[in-house]
Amino acid sequence: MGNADTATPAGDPSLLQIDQQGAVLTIGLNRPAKRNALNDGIILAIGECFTSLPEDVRCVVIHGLGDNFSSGLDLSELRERDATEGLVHSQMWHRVFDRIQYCRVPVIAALKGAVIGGGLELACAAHIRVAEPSAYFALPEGQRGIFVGGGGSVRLPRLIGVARMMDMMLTGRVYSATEGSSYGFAQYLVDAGASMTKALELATKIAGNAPLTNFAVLQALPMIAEANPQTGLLMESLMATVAQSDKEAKSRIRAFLDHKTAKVKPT
Ligand SMILES: COc1cc(/C=C/C(=O)SCCNC(=O)CCNC(=O)[C@H](O)C(C)(C)COP(=O)(O)OP(=O)(O)OC[C@H]2O[C@@H](n3cnc4c(N)ncnc43)[C@H](O)[C@@H]2OP(=O)(O)O)ccc1O
Repeated sequence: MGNADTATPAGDPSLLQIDQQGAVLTIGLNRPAKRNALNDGIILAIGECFTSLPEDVRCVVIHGLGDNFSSGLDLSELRERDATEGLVHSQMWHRVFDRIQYCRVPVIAALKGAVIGGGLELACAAHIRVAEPSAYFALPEGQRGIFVGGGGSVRLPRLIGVARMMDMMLTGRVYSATEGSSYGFAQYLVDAGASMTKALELATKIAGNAPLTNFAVLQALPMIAEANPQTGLLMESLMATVAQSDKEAKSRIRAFLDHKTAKVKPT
C-alpha cells in the first residue's frame, strides 16, 4: 500500500517486549501506562521486528502488556503535524502493517481491553485474531477529527463489511468482544485471561504445519479469493502442484499412510 520514499527514523525497541519460545515469536506492545498508544518509536520497532525475523520463527503472536491491546495512534504526536507530514506518516504505518500482512509466517493478534483506532488497524493486519471478553473495538477517529491512517479502510471492511465500519466511524459505536467475533473480526472468542494461552496454542499448531502450505495460505489464498474464478482456479491448481511436489508433503503423507502421525479429530 504505502509508497512514499522517506528517510526512516529508527524504532524504539524498549517499547516492545520480544520473546521467542521454540518457533513462536511473541511481540508485546510495552507502553501499558499509555494504554499501548502507538507512537512512531513503537510502530517503527514493530516494522524492524518483521524485517529481521529469525529464520527459525514459524509463527508470530502480537499482544499488549497490561490490560489493553492498544489505544491506537499516540494522539500527542498529532498536535504539530501538517498535511504533508500526515501523508508521510500514514504511508509509514502502511509499510509497517504491510510487513505484518505479507509476513512469510502467520501472525496472530491476542486481544483484550481497548482495541481502538490504529490498534484495531494493527490487529486487522494480523491473520488470526483471538479476543477475550474484555476486548472492545472502536474507531473514534470521527470524535478526534481525523481519519483512519493504518490501512483500516482497506482491511476492516473486508472482515466486517463497509456498513459496519461506517457505523463505527460515524456513530462512534463500540463493538463488544462477542459482537466482534460474531461479525468476523475475531476468529476466536476465549475465556477471560486466556487470549495469550489460546494464541500460543494456535501458534504452536501453525508452526507444526509445512512452511510451504502456510506460505501458500498467506500469499495465495487472499489473491485467489479476490481473483475472477478462472484465474483463481488456475492459481489454485498451480499452488496445489507446487505444494504436493515438495519433499515435505511426500514425507508427511507417507507418515499418515504408515499410521505414524495424528488423525484429524473433532474438537
Ligand atoms: C490521522 O492519521 C492517522 C491516524 C491513525 C490512527 C488513528 C487513531 O488511532 S484514532 C484513535 C485514537 N485513540 C483514542 O482516541 C483513544 C484515547 N484513549 C482513551 O479513550 C482511553 O485512554 C482508554 C484507551 C479508553 C483507556 O482509558 P483508561 O484506562 O481510563 O486510561 P486513561 O487514564 O485514559 O489513559 C492513561 C494514560 O494514557 C494516555 N493515553 C491513552 N490513550 C492514548 C492515546 N491514544 N494517545 C495518547 N495518549 C493516550 C492518557 O492520556 C493517559 O495519560 P496520562 O499522562 O494522563 O496518564 C494512524 C495513522 C495515521 O497517519
